[in-house]
Parts: sequence; C-alpha cells; structure tokens
Amino acid sequence: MLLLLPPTFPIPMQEKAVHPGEAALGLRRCGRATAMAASRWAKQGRRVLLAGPAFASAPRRHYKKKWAATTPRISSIRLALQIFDMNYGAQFGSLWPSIRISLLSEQKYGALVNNFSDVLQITQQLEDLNATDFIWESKTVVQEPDSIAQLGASELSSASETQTELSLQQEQPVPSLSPNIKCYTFPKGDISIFHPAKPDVIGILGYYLLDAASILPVLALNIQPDDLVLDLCAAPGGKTLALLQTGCCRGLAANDLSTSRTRRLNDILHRYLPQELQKVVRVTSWDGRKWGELETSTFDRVLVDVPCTNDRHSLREEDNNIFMRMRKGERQNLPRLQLELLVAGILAAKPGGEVVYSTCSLSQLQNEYVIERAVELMAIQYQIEVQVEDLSYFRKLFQSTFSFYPDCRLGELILPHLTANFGPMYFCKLRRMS
Ligand SMILES: C[S@@+](CC[C@H](N)C(=O)[O-])C[C@H]1O[C@@H](n2cnc3c(N)ncnc32)[C@H](O)[C@@H]1O
Repeated sequence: MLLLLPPTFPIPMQEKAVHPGEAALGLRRCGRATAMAASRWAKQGRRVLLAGPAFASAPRRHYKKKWAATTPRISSIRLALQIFDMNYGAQFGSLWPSIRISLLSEQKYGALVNNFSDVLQITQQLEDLNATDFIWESKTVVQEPDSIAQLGASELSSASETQTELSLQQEQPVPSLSPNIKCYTFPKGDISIFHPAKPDVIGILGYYLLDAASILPVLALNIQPDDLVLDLCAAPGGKTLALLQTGCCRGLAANDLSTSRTRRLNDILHRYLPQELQKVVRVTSWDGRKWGELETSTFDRVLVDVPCTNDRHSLREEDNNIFMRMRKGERQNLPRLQLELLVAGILAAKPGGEVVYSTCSLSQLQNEYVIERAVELMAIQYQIEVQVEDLSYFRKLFQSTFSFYPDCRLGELILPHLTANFGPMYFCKLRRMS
C-alpha cells in the first residue's frame, strides 16, 4: 500500500518515511509504476507511507545513492533531444541551434491540391488566403521547354505566355519534374495555417495537408505518362496521393507493412479519389524487403520512403516514439532496414528505371550512408550498376520556399528553418543501369 502524507502527519511504528532508494526497492514487488511514484515523491521531499507485506522485508539503510531503479527515467522526447544534440551538433556545427529551435517550433504545412475535385474553386480559395503554388512558382525560375509540354490543360495557356521569358532566363537545361502536382504554401516568414479541407458536393476533399517538403521526393521521381509505379512504404498516403495527381500512372502499387496504417491509406484514397481511379491503385500489406523477389525488374518508377527516426515527430509526441526504451533495438536497426528496403526497391525497378529514396530524418547514417551502401551492395551482390542522379537543380528551383543544406554529397536535404519550417526531408535519386 502506498500513501502520500502531508509533512506534519505522524508516522506510526513499523511504517516510516523512506529514502528514495528504499521506496523503490521496497515497492518493486508492488509493481514498477508504484515503486517509481514512491521514489519520485520521496525525492521531492514528500513523505511516503509504506505499509503491508510488500514493504515488510525491505532493507532500511545503506543504499547506494545511484540505485538503477531510482535513476530518473527521462522521457522519449528528452532522450531524442539529447541524442540529436550530440549527433547533429557534430554533423551540422553552427547550423544546429537554428535547426534545433525550428524542430521544436510549429511546423509549416502545404496544401496538396486534389486534381480530382473542383480544382478551380480550390485554387481560388487557397489564393484568397494569400497562399501560392510553390511548384508553379518554380517554373518561373528556370524551366526546360519540354516540361512545359507536360503541364495540365488549364496551365498551358499561361505557360506559353511565360515560355519566351523563361528561355531568356534559362542558363542550363533543367530536367523535368513530375507534372500536374500543385501544392500551396504560405510565403517564407508567414505562419498562417490552412484549415482542414471540406468535402465537395460529391464528397471528395479538395486538398490534403502535409509537410510541403514531402512533395519534393515525388517531384524528383519525374513520373512520365503511362509509368508503372511502386510506392514501397506508402502509408498513410500523402506521397501516394501526390503520385496520383500527376495523372500519369498506368498502375500504382501502394504497399505498407503495417495493416493499421494501410487502413488509413485506403481511407485517404476513398476520400480523395473518384472510384474509377481507385482501380489504378493496388494496395498491399507486404514486407517491402521481399519485393525484389516478388516483382523483380517490373516498375518504371519506385518510391522508397522508408521508416526513420522521424526527427520532428520524435521531439513532439511521446506516443509510439521511436526513442522509447523498448524501441531501442528497432531504432538501432533502422539503417539496416532502410538499406534492405532500398535494395528491394532497386531490384523492383526495370533496368533504366528510377528510384527515389527519402526519409524525414537529418541523420547521415539513415541518409547518405544508406545510399552509399546500397550502390556498393547492388554492384557486389547483384552485379547491377546504379547511378546517383544529380538533384542540385532543386536548390535553385525551390530556394524561395525551402531551406536546403548546402553540403549533401549525394541527395538533397531540406533543413527546418523558422521562416520556412518544413522538413527535415532527405531525398536522393538513383537510376538502375542494368
Ligand atoms: C515514412 S513512413 C511512409 C510515409 C508515406 N510514404 C507517406 O507519404 O504518407 C514509413 C512507412 O514504412 C512502413 N514500413 C515499415 N517497415 C516496412 C517494411 N518492411 N515494408 C514495407 N513498409 C514498411 C511503416 O509502416 C510506415 O508506414
């Protein structure tokens, strides 16, 4: 039995106020939570009355000050922050304090327009809020004429007006981006928020709120008309939805190991897509690591958006946090799982096919290291050559919306910044050569 007493309460014989270590030890048999509570209260100088058989035989004195059970447990969020301070402090140097405070501040969202709803009404509604389509805006920076040919019909007229101006500004040809995707954001420094979308007359939602940086891996995938696409870790489905907005997928396999998350994915597809388009998507719940054996050399494009430390989430939510003690093994195993998923994704791509790997972590071990190991492994184990494609033009195209880390060697990394609090988002593009 455990009682919390006021400081002046008289304590009867055989029942006593205890040292924190004693409280924890005596009460361990009563259950861990009770022992922890007793220990915590005793440490705070509150008096704890312990009674009953569980405490009867507890030793009374001479405890080591640092008894393992009495070491204060730190929350998963705090542990995550400690680990980030140690690792990212070394990795990013003087940039870390700014990234840190941004990660701890309110995240910014983007509104991915649902092309299967009333687009004109939705875009007008978003523009009335003073939000702009950052993808459309990038086309006024530098654009290859070819990619203008891929725009949706509604955009063609305005695109041709700007084409002359664009060719004048053009310095180097810029590879094309996945077409037709529209994502609205508020300008840098504007911290307004979007309200959740409401269903239109036929019950379809007009936009999907997500971290706007997560559109970049989809743009990098550069979906072309009639492509067969695999989204290996798809749930809850923000990127799947973006892939479908291109209107180019001949078929889309959307997979996620977690059945509960796959249900969320199905729910999103129902809320955003007309029925006939839902048939284009094949939803499965398989272990993505096996995909290379299941459907090898099949897809034109593969998105491998792997599970990761999800840095922003890990500093916000205790619930299901990857830094929970009981998930330590899982956390340490992440780079291996990520590597296996990426290798499976490359094997599932056709020779000549393109694969984009992405995480929402700043960790080098989960980002560039995984890419390096995958390229090596593909060569040694499968005699398949894989080339890393240059995505540095993304910095130029999207510099007015996102803050890019300038020192990535293989992919691109979006850094959270107080004026543009998106990301983190790492993405790297690979081409299977043989
Ligand atoms: C970063 S999330 C994907 C987010 C999703 N692409 C989106 O944009 O909404 C990573 C996902 O990988 C899934 N996952 C974990 N291990 C997997 C595996 N072995 N095979 C397939 N999916 C896996 C998780 O359930 C999780 O939903």
